Amino acid sequence: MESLPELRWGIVATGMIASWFVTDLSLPREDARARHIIQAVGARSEAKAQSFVKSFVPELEQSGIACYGSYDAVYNDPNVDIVYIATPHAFHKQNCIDAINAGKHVLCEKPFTINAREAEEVVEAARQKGFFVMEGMWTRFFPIVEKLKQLLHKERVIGEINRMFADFSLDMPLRDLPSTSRLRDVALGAGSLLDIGIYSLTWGLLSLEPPGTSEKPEILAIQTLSDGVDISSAVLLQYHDAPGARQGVITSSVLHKTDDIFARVEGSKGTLFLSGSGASMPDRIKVSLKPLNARQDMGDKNTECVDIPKAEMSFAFQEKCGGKGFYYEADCIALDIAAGKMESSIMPLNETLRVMKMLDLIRKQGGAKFPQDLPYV
Ligand SMILES: NC(=O)C1=CN([C@@H]2O[C@H](COP(=O)(O)OP(=O)(O)OC[C@H]3O[C@@H](n4cnc5c(N)ncnc54)[C@H](OP(=O)(O)O)[C@@H]3O)[C@@H](O)[C@H]2O)C=CC1
Ligand SMILES: O=C1OC[C@@H](O)[C@H](O)[C@H]1O
Repeated sequence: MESLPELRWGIVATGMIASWFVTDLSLPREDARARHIIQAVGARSEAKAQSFVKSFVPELEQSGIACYGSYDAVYNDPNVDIVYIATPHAFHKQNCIDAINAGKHVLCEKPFTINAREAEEVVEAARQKGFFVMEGMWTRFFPIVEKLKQLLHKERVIGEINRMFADFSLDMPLRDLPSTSRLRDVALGAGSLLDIGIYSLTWGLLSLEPPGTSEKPEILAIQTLSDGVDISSAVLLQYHDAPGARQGVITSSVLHKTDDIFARVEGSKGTLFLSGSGASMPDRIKVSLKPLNARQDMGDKNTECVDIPKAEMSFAFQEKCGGKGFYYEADCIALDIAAGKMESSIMPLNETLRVMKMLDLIRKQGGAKFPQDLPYV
């Protein structure tokens, strides 16, 4: 029997997402494509690292898992292969560079950095030192994304794509959070766009850009700012050169929760709907086809609806093992590293840079600024 590739993870920071990540990686999975070991956890205090282990991976307490009171100790642990960075966005650049300089591969949470300039620094360090580095845009690794691309771009089930709408909004209780929260403090990267709008944008790119094309969207954006934080962002994407001159309407807000259906893609033959508990965790595709010869402008509702079976998107399995789906990206990374790759083909560094540049442009038009952007250009 072929043995699975193995990765020993060092976890940097013990906030919410780190808890989701280690929980997912520790789940028993019948069809796992890699073996993940949580080797070390680093927090700003050792007590915090220990309490994180106790709460989220208690089964590892007796296994010799290392609990450190600093992030540096994780980077320098010789038993760690890859560092998972789960600090607020503002620290991603330095955490990545420190981990790379200590000789580690890196998975860094989204957004990769605060702006494209910072992202370029990290990419340069990664390429110079020759380590695997990836932005944790985990949603792109859900099997449903492959299914989406197949339906839209290979089978062209809805015909020529004309428009798409995507929203990721969460009703965040900002007033109840301390001003030091990453969701409120601009110096930590607060704002809807980098936190959740990045997913809406991702769905726009995935559904409006057939793989292999090099059409680039024009971007028009507006943002609503409160104390410098973009509480809502709205972005128009226009692909002038694409057949059908595709358009995307990409939104995010911290004021309202998006409905179950977070995206819809409209084409000449019908509409495709994406849904899930949020745009980061898609779990359903539904296609509604226009019947031939129907007069929809006359209220003809006789459309054919196709629910894509969950089994075709590996969700049958996910339903069985539970978890949120971080193992999809983690398995891919383990396979890439075992194959000697320095980048993911699903979330390559050039795509991270392209997205970061788009986010910069959106903020330039919309007005959201971070101290890290200085000097403003
Ligand atoms: N992929 C996904 O679905 C999600 C991704 N994220 C991303 O993960 C990152 C972290 O988000 P989240 O876990 O929600 O954030 P939390 O605020 O819950 O946790 C952040 C952690 O970073 C560490 N930290 C270090 N310095 C600071 C500081 N000055 N202020 C606050 N925390 C600090 C702390 O850990 P310690 O004290 O242990 O050092 C803290 O627990 C963000 O970049 C976010 O975009 C977030 C949620 C979902
Ligand atoms: O990435 C994310 O997705 C889920 C949200 O709860 C979170 O704020 C965000 O960082």
